[in-house]
Amino acid sequence: MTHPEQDDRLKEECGVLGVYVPEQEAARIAFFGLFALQHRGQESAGIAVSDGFRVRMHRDMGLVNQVFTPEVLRSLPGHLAVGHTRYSTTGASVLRNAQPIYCQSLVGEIAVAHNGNLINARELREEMERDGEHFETTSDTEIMARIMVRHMHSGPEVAVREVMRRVRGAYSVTVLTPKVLIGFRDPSGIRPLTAGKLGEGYMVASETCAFGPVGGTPTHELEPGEMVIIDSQGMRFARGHDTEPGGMCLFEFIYFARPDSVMYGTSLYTARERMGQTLAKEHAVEADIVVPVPDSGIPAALGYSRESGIPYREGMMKSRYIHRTFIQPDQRMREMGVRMKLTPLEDHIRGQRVVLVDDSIVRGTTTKQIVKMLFETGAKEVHVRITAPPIKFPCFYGIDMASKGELAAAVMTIPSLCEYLGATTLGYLSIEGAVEAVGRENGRFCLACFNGKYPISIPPDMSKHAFDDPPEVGQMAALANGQLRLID
Ligand SMILES: O=P(O)(O)OC[C@H]1O[C@H](OP(=O)(O)OP(=O)(O)O)[C@H](O)[C@@H]1O
Ligand SMILES: NC(=O)CC[C@H](N)C(=O)O
Ligand code: SF4
Ligand SMILES: [Mg+2]
Repeated sequence: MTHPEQDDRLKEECGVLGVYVPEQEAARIAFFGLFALQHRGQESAGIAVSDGFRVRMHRDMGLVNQVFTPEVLRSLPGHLAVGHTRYSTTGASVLRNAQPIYCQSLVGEIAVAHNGNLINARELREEMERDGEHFETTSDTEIMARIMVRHMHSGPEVAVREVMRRVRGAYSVTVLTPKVLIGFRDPSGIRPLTAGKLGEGYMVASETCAFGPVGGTPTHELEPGEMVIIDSQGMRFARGHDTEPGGMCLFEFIYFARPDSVMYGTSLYTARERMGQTLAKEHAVEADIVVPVPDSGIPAALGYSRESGIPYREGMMKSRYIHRTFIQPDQRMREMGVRMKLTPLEDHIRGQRVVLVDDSIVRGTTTKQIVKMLFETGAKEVHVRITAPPIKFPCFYGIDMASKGELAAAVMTIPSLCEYLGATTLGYLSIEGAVEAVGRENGRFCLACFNGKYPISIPPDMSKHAFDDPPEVGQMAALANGQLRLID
């Protein structure tokens, strides 16, 4: 089996949602909402529901449409639901760690869906185990679930405040109790979360793109440290914790989130077009066509073309049906992987000086193969232009880069990386250019993987498999004293 650690691609994070729809079947609505969040995690999916009295749940490994059938949805009655799509960052990718995480105690039951990653999971869990708490998973999310369930008898506000007081890290969370739906965002506001209306009811989701398909309307992007409580009284917002340094993950704007989502009041499609425009200003070049790496490079390539006046042309077709999970990790298959996914359009490429626009270079494997493919197809020149500034540091806040010991831009200078890619020239958008394109003048962003300034400090022994025994790991990277080092 392919262990996710061995796959070198930049990984998504997780998608969370919650719906509260009096008189309606919440599971069915959550199911369609989760389709819109599938890009945020493809390892497992789950929905927990309540009919006002009892919490029921179904989750399994796989994509949303593999996990849920009409029969399964019928077995989940109730008007409240939370849902999750997972890409693991703490705890192996196995069924018991799939989300929502369910916890029961003498005072009640809850189901928790989490996007993000906790920094102090190890110390908290050790402390809680010393206090007699028993954990059933190896995921960091269960820590939040257990803190919450212990305090729910004092009301949801108190329970959320207690979580925010104790955990450190990135978390956008939706929680279901038999009668209440809760959403909250960490005090740094690293991961997105938006609340809104859904008919006579309400909805909370990682991204605004989940609202449209189920007829919802996003109305409020949660502030860092803010919570939303939804019950029979309606929807109310409350502060859970003072705002702390940090801000929204810049990578959400560049790549992770769907382009039809809105964050910080900005359409991500428009932000990505603007990134392409700025990239054209920062790294102009004489060329014949601007070609996107589909699909993620398309808006930026359009922006680059508009700004430079160089015509936009599709240069390769992407197979819609080859899912990345099927791509094997050994080098030969990885190289095949790009060919299996992308086929060049020879008529468009042959004899052309190409500006190739993509969102990011992680290890560089993908870009290297695309450049090679374009030259083999007859391109005269290939000028690579990338909208993510060079990624030099791993992410510990919910994006799986921590396992990469080979961030191309961390181990090579730009000229040597250009040579490694086999490109004619290579240009990256600057951090300032990317932030400016989002258009939030005094914007709060996490920029740690670009500049190494971690808004929430990272302990040296951070490990995805802190609680997996035996650890199901290969080589992992950690940041210790500002230095990237490998741990087994
Ligand atoms: O580690 P590297 O080899 O440098 O990979 C970087 C590429 O990986 C991602 O695309 P991916 O093919 O994973 O999926 P996408 O279709 O969502 O863009 C990203 O958009 C870059 O194109
Ligand atoms: N990518 C994420 O947001 C992961 C959430 C959580 N840390 C988990 O591993 O399940
Ligand atoms: S380190 Fe990078 S990927 Fe991780 S949250 Fe910060 S900006 Fe996003
Ligand atoms: Mg891509």
